[in-house]
Amino acid sequence: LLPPELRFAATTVLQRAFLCFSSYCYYDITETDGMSTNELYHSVQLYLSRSASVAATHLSLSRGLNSSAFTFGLSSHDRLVDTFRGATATWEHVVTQRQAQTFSWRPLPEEKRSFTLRIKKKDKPLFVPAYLDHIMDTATELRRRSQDRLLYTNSRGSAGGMESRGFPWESVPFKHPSTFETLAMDPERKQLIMADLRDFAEGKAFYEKTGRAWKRGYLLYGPPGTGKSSMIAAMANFLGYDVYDLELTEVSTNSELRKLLMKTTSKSIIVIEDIDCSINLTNRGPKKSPTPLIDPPSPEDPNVAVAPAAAPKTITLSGLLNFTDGLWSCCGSERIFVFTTNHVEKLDSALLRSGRMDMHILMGYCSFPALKILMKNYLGLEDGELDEKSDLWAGLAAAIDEAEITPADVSEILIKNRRREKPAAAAELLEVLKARVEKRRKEGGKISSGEGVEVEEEEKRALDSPKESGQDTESDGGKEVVAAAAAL
Ligand SMILES: Nc1ncnc2c1ncn2[C@@H]1O[C@H](COP(=O)(O)OP(=O)(O)OP(=O)(O)O)[C@@H](O)[C@H]1O
Ligand SMILES: [Mg+2]
Repeated sequence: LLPPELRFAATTVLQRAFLCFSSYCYYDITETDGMSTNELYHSVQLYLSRSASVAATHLSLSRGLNSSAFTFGLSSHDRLVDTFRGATATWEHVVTQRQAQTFSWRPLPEEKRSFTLRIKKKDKPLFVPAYLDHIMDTATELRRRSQDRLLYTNSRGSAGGMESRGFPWESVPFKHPSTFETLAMDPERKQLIMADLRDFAEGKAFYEKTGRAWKRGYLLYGPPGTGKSSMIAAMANFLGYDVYDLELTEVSTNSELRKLLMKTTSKSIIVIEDIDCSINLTNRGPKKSPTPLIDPPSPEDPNVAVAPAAAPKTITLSGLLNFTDGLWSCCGSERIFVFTTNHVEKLDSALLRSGRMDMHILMGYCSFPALKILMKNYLGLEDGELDEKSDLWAGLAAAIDEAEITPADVSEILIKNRRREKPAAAAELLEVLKARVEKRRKEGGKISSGEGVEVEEEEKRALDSPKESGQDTESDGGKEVVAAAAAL
């Protein structure tokens, strides 16, 4: 019955009175903040989409470009209840039609959208800003996880590219299918590595408390074809990190190395494969005598066109050490360094010390538990499917260790036989293993890898020595490795 202007005033007064006496307070988070986009609105949307899929009845669905995940959203006036540190927050999504625009520099959307957060007044100190920070962090994580991950590499002459394009890494989508489930190695060691990775990823507070840079180094060592590269892919898939595959031979100076490091992002794995082949690992004093990474071409050699202005390649061990555990290594955070090598005894102990390579992981020849995983992957052989009391089973268990065969070679045999009946395929594998054992015995202690590379028994034992202690080694300044090298 009231005229419109009085009605408006009366509503406002009533609303204010209601808010004064109410035990709740309300926050509006609008989609746009003046002319600019409100980042918080989108973060809330993403954050709520996590729980919206279970709690709400009316949902809107979307899928972003380059994304492999669907996102759920709340429809208009739908409500959702969330809890934070024991207190309750109620969210409502409010969509209203915008009044017809007369003139605007920038056309606005037809709908005005916002989220309203309702919390108890007494909970205010608990929620603001901790809850909002929590929402922002969770949304960033969800955004990262829903996007496809990337594999980066530094290309030849990246120094030039670095100056001109500003980014020294080239990327492709990272789609390696290796996971910890498919990786053939002893389950206990696998669990140990997974727990270590999980601890690292969840350890922000721990690293801050202890004053350490939030990074961790792993050294994967062992003969070719034992799953070092597969392990890196499994780590990346497990943590959802991007991978930077650093090709050291393409980097010519320490400062270029530093620039590459600066351009990596958080939540990434920086990989240097075959570290012993990439750099002169004995020279730590670059200032006195920088050792060229690659010998300069001889002017007498008629096959080589010598560029007169060719700069000396001066990436040094010292540069690499600083890269992994110097002041620069902590620009950005939550990064994992992984080094691989076939010859751990060649590595400098400074490179192996804790802080640079915190965990040394031996990727060894195929063990029986690893063989079971491979048979499951390639033949679909489930636990208990083959009679564990049969001669075939006992034969495989007995022959696999003595055969000293890499998982890559076992995979190859299984691939060839995968269309046969499972017991027939396993029997064929046993035949190959027996033949291999026989050959090894005849050759008197020489082992040969799948690629025909002969490795002396002594050297092999040195490579395997940490295994004899029964576990992977948390680095103790690389002592066990140095001891192995000394034994050689
Ligand atoms: N432990 C393993 N688990 C599952 N598959 C494996 C394993 N080891 C090797 N393979 C198979 O063998 C192939 C070669 O493995 P990978 O490239 O990981 O070996 P590597 O140790 O990195 O060898 P290199 O030292 O020559 O680089 C892979 O395609 C993978 O399918
Ligand atoms: Mg490899």
